Amino acid sequence: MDVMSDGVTVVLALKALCHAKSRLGDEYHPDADRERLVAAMFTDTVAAVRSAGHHDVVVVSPDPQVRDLTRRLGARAVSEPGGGLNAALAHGAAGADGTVVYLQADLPALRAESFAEAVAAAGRLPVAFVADRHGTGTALLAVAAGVAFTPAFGTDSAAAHRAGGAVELDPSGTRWPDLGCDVDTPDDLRAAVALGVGPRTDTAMLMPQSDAAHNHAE
Ligand SMILES: Nc1nc2c(ncn2[C@@H]2O[C@H](COP(=O)(O)OP(=O)(O)OP(=O)(O)O)[C@@H](O)[C@H]2O)c(=O)[nH]1
Ligand SMILES: C=C(OP(=O)(O)O)C(=O)O
Repeated sequence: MDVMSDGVTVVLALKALCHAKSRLGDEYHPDADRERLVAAMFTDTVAAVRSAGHHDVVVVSPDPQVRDLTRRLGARAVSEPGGGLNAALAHGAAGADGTVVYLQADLPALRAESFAEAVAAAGRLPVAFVADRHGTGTALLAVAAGVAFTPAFGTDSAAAHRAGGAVELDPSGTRWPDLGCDVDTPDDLRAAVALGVGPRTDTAMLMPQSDAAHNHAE
């Protein structure tokens, strides 16, 4: 495998944009605006990961638009295997021969420094995770080379990862609040904005596509 080798493969999964982040739909509509925001949050997330160092980044998605964007961001795009989120993540990690870092794709406030520090802290452990800001979900899960551990992302994944023996990093959520701020709901988005979102998310929020199209037509 052509790994830009620091021994770490970062794996993200993103649904088809038209289905992603439906819980933002109440405040982000029409659909084009929500899709643009999801793509922007994903772009800021991958950009932070890329800025953190020479990581091998893999994105699994059924959406050709997402896979094109992934390649433009300098990451590897992999088609959807079917079977849901954890199957997609396992597919993305297949063939990795170093540490695998599973990361949420909706971390618009993520800073490269936080990501780098979390990966370094995880590097001393077989399996480690960072919970989301609610303490119930998982923002990042790192599995060291040669360790068998099946990711259990989804409802109450923090408890599942803990029960599987993963060590929780930053349990108070104070060291890397940006890393823990995944966006599912409008409240999460407000929390991310308060921390400071990346430039693409900022632009997507400031200038919804519907407004852009409207202004263009005038
Ligand atoms: N490739 C892939 N990604 C998935 C799948 N299910 C969830 N994801 C991604 O995993 C991450 C976590 O999922 P959720 O936070 O529940 O996101 P979501 O399903 O878009 O949000 P809601 O529609 O509001 O439930 C998001 O980046 C999703 O796009 C899947 O079956 N395949
Ligand atoms: C899939 C997860 O994320 P979310 O809370 O964004 O659904 C998770 O935390 O395991």
